[in-house]
Parts: sequence; structure tokens; C-alpha cells
Amino acid sequence: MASIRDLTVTYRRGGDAVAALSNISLDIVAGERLAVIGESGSGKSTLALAIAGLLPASSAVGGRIEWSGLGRIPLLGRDIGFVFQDPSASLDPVMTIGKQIAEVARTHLGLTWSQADARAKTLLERVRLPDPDSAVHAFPHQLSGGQTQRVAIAAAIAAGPKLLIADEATSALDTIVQAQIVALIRQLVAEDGMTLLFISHDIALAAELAERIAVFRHGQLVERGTTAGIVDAPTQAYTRTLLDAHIGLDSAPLLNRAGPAV
Ligand SMILES: Nc1ncnc2c1ncn2[C@@H]1O[C@H](COP(=O)(O)OP(=O)(O)OP(=O)(O)O)[C@@H](O)[C@H]1O
Ligand code: NI
Repeated sequence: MASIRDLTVTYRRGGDAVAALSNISLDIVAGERLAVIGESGSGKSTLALAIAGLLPASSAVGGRIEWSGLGRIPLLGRDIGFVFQDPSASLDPVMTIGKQIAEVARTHLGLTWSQADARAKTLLERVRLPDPDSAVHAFPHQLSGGQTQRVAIAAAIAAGPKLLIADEATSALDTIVQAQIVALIRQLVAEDGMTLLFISHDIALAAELAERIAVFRHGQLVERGTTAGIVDAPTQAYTRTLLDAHIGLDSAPLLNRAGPAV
């Protein structure tokens, strides 16, 4: 789907240059669920923004991203759906959630308002928001964090994008809601045949959802592989540290992890 080649991103901050990504080459394969993990500041969001064409003007970009099978530069909303950690980054506080979802479908699919409103209702059912008939008239502040994230997901997939990018989309939620949202993302991605780029600092969450994992550190891609390979036999000490830190902090076992925990 996308071939990232020698991607380098530098932010200018005051007189300083911050190297956020250094020479990243990575393929995103159509139909796969790929997780990008790494500690805070490792460059995960910068990668997501670069792929979505959302980098700020203060950034300098080197290298290239080649898209196959699309025939054009991907359009955010139409070809790429983006879910942020904070749904208020993508939702308008003064517009009903039904209209916001309908707006995406109308803009990108050329639907009439009534067609788009119907699609919005269907999408709210698909993300399992309670009582979609009245929920379309609700405003974002009337919903819980988990419900707001469901709405943000509905808006992200409203135009049927091929690629869904979720950048720490569940990090602000408590563990139970987090698991529900992960399950929802998995289901929607399967139903719509989307490719998923799941960004998380949580290796266990990434392992639960992704078939392949790419590990970032200090703006570099330090290791990549299948989820089983990364979890069971990481080649890099840093990946091992991430795994061990998780085991120390959380009693939930890592999925697919063979053998006794160290
Ligand atoms: N707009 C910006 N201007 C200047 N520097 C930035 C900007 N955005 C990110 N950075 C810097 O670039 C580096 C990578 O940041 P990035 O947000 O991509 O990391 P991340 O892995 O997503 O971190 P987190 O887990 O905290 O979200 C960090 O050093 C960060 O401080
Ligand atoms: Ni980030």
C-alpha cells in the first residue's frame, strides 16, 4: 500500500532543529495490521503525521512515501482515516455528532445530506454507540471518553478509507474501555478490509491487535517483525526492555508469548 523510503523529519523549534525521524524505510502492506511502538518522543506520531500528510509547516522532510494501487496522493478523510488520542482534536464541540460524521461522507462521497445522515446513523450503530437515533443529535461533550472515541472512529471511517491510522487512540481510556475500543477497531478493520496502522507505547496492546510490529527509538526504526517474532524472540535489547517493563508493570500476560515470563 505504501512504501516509506529514507524518511527523515526535522522540526524547527526556535533556532534549534529537532531530528524526529532518521532514515526510516518501512512498507505498509495492504490489508495488514501493523503496529508502531516505542517510548514517548521516539517519533511514532511524526511517522503517522507524515503518512497522513499532516506534518506542520515547521518541519523539514526528506525521503519519500510511494503509494501503490491508489493512483494519486492519498486524501485525508477519503483514503486515510485518522484517529487521534484526544478525540476533541478531530471533533467540533459545537456541531452534533451526527452532522460531523455525515459531513465526512457528504464531502468525500458526494452524498446528499439525507443520504449522509442515514450513513451517519448506520456508522453510529457499527461503532455500537447506544441509541443511535438520539445520539446523532448529541454534542461531543455529552458523551463519555470511550463514546467520544467511538464517534471519532465513525467519522474516520465514514468515507470508507483504505488505511486507518490510530495514534494512541486508546491511551487516554481506562483498561476496560481500552479493550473494547481495540476490539471495535479490529472488527471494523476486518469488515471493511482496511489496512491498520496502530500506534501505541503499549507493546501488549500492540501485540493483541497487530500482525506485524515496528519498534521505534530516538527517531530510528530499531526492529521490525511479526508480532510473535517480536514478542517471543526480540533481537534488540531495547525491545526486550519494552517487553520486560510491561511484564513488570502489568500482570496481564502478553498474548502469544511462549514460555514462562522472565
Ligand atoms: N511540532 C513539533 N515541533 C517541534 N518538535 C516536535 C514537534 N512534534 C514533535 N516534536 C519532537 O519530535 C520528537 C518525536 O516526537 P513524536 O511526537 O513523533 O514522538 P512520539 O513517539 O509520538 O511520542 P509520544 O508517545 O509522546 O506521543 C520528539 O523529540 C518531540 O519533542
Ligand atoms: Ni505520539
